[in-house]
Amino acid sequence: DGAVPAAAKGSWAPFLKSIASFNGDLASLTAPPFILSSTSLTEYSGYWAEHPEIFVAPAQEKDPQKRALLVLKWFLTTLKQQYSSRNEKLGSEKKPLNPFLGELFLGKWKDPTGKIGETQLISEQVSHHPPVTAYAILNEKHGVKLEGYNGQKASFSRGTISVRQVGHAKYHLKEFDEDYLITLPSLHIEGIVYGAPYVELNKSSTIISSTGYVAQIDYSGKGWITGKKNTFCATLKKEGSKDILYTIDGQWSDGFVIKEGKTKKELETYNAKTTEITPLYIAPIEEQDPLESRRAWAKVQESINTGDLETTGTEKSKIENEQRELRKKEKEEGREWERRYFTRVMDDPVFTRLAESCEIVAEEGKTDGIWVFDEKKFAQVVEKARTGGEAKAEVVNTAA
Ligand SMILES: CCC(=O)OC[C@H](C)CC[C@H]1O[C@H]2C[C@H]3[C@@H]4CC=C5C[C@@H](O)CC[C@]5(C)[C@H]4CC[C@]3(C)[C@H]2[C@@H]1C
Repeated sequence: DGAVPAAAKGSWAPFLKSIASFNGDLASLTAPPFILSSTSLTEYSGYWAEHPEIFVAPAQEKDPQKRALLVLKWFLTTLKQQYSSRNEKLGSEKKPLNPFLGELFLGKWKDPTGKIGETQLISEQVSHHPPVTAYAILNEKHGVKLEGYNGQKASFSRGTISVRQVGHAKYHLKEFDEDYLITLPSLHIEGIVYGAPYVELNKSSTIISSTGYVAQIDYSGKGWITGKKNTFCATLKKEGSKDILYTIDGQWSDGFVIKEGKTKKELETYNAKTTEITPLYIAPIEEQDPLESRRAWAKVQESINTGDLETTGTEKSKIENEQRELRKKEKEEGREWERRYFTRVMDDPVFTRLAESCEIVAEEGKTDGIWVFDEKKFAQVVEKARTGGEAKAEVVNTAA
C-alpha cells in the first residue's frame, strides 16, 4: 500500500503543516526529504522531445490534415515523460529543485542514423518570482522549432494540490510556414496523504493549427468511464466543422489507439512503454557555463542523493544568498537580469491569431505578455561561442 514509510513518518508532520498553510507557491512546500528530487525544474523542458523521430515526423508529411494528426500524436507521446517519469524512475512524484533566475539547461539529442538530424534543447529560468521556465527545441535538418514557457498556479484542497499551468507551447514547421498553438493541461497531485504523490491531468487541453485544424484532448483520472488512471480521449477536427476526422483514445502513461473519425477504423497503436527514449546529451560539468543547472546545483544534488540534509541546506543557502546579492545589485543599478535566449513580448501575431480560438491562453497573453525565443540573442550566443568570446561554449559543446 502507499503508506508513508515508517522511517519517514517523523518528517511527515512538518510537511502536512506547511501544506495546511499552503500559499500557492509550490517552492515554499517543505516536502519531506524522501520527496526531494535533485533534478532542477529547468530540466523538465526536455520532456517535450525525448522521441526526436516523432517530434520531427510532421515535417516529412505533405498532407496538411495528416501533419496535424502527427503533431497531435507527438504531443500525446510526450505526456508519459512529462507527468509520470518520476514515478517510473523514483517511485513517486518528487519535488524538483526550484531554479534560480537565469539558470540554464542546455542539451542535445544526437542522431546516429543521420535521418533525424540533431535536436537541440535550450531551457532558461526567465523568472524566479513567480517561477517561469522558457524553452526552445530546435531541429535544423527538418526545420522544426518548439518554443514555449510555463509557470504554475497551485492551490491545496481536500488532500490534493491542484496546479493550473500558465503559459503555452508553439510548434513551428519552417517548410510549410505552419504553427500549432498548444495549451497546457491542468493537473492535480494525488496520493499525497499516502506519501506516494502522483500527477493526474484534469479537464482538457487544445492544439490549434494555422491550417485550421483543432485537436481537443479530454483527460480523466481514475473512476471515469474505464476506471483506469491517466485516461484521455482526443479528437481532431477542421475548425468550424462537426466532423471528427480522427479520434485517439488510451492512457497517456501506457499507450493509445488512433482511429479514423467516421469508420472508427484502427489506423495505428502507440505503446508508450516500449517506445525507446533517446538520451539527452549534456556537456561534461567542467565544460558547462556556471549558470547551467547541473554545474550550479552540483553540491546540492550530491547531498540530496546521499541524504545529507545538513549540506543540502547550507549549499542551497549559498545559492539563495548569491541570488539575493545579484538582485540587490541590479536594483541599485536600476537594471534587470539579462535573459540570455528569451524575450517577453506584449504581442506575438502568431500567438494572438491562434489564441483567439481558445480563450484560456489568450488571457495570459493579453495581461503580462508572453515569453518568446529570441533568434537574435541566440545568434549572438552562437557567434560568441564560435569566436571564443568571453561567454563559454554556450550552445552546447558542438565539438563533442
Ligand atoms: C508527498 C507529498 C509531497 O511532498 O508533495 C509534494 C509533491 C511532490 C507535490 C508538489 C510537486 O509535484 C511536482 C510535479 C511537478 C510538475 C510535473 C510536470 C510538469 C510538466 C512540465 O512540462 C512543466 C512543469 C510541471 C507542471 C511540474 C511543475 C512542478 C510540480 C507540480 C511539482 C510540485 C512542486
